[in-house]
Amino acid sequence: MGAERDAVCAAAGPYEVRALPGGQVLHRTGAFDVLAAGVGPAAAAAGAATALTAAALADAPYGLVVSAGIGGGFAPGPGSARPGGTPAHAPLGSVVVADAIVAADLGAETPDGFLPVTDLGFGTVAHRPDPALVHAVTEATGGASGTIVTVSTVTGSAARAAALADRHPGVLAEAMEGFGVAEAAAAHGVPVLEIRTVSNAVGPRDRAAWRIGEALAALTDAFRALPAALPPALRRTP
Ligand SMILES: O=C(O)c1cccc(C(=O)CC[C@H]2O[C@@H](n3cnc4c(=O)[nH]cnc43)[C@H](O)[C@@H]2O)c1
Repeated sequence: MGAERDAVCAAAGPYEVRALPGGQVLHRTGAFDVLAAGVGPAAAAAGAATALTAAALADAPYGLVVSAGIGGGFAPGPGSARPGGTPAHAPLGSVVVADAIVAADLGAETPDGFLPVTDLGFGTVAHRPDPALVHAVTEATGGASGTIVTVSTVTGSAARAAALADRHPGVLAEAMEGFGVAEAAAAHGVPVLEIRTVSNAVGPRDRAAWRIGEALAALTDAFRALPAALPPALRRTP
């Protein structure tokens, strides 16, 4: 988490540190603010909601929330075809911009398989960022756009990776915070994006193959490119 915060801050110029209730720290930067909110959807939602509320109460509401960090990339395989037929693939070091931010394990296990809470008649399992914003940021960062699933348990088997790819056609990446951040942003009526740079392949654990340094460097590059991709109303002049 600290490494991801530093990778994003490296693109933002000088910043000062502000403590928020709950021990979170908000780095107020030139181009954007950076919040290191913790691991998992609950910590991410709590941190993002706190920062959004603090800003709104200070009459300085945010115009955009971006959930970002490293993540797992899906490899092409059976069931991973994107709508339109292109195989879904997010190689190590690549950038993924979410066109859908999906809670992949929010639901119920039944004898017939997993059911999302929406099939049970309540809740939300997906947020869809503004397509024009997704397109602009994908182009500017040289990334790919697709579904990013949010999980509470990192996928560690080929079977689970295949099940996720089957259930979410067009999935490109997996991480643990996006849906929590998107829920907080939605509660505040603020647009949301999720940007992940790929540090590992989703599937069986293979620590020797992780490329965390490469993914962190790609995260810095993505945030250097981000401000110019935003419409003027969403850009902050330092
Ligand atoms: O111990 C493992 O096998 C393992 C494999 C991948 C990631 C982890 C983490 O604990 C990372 C948590 C952190 O990083 C993001 N992240 C990075 N890769 C993935 C992934 O493949 N699946 C889900 N999350 C990932 C995540 O957003 C967390 O912030 C451990």
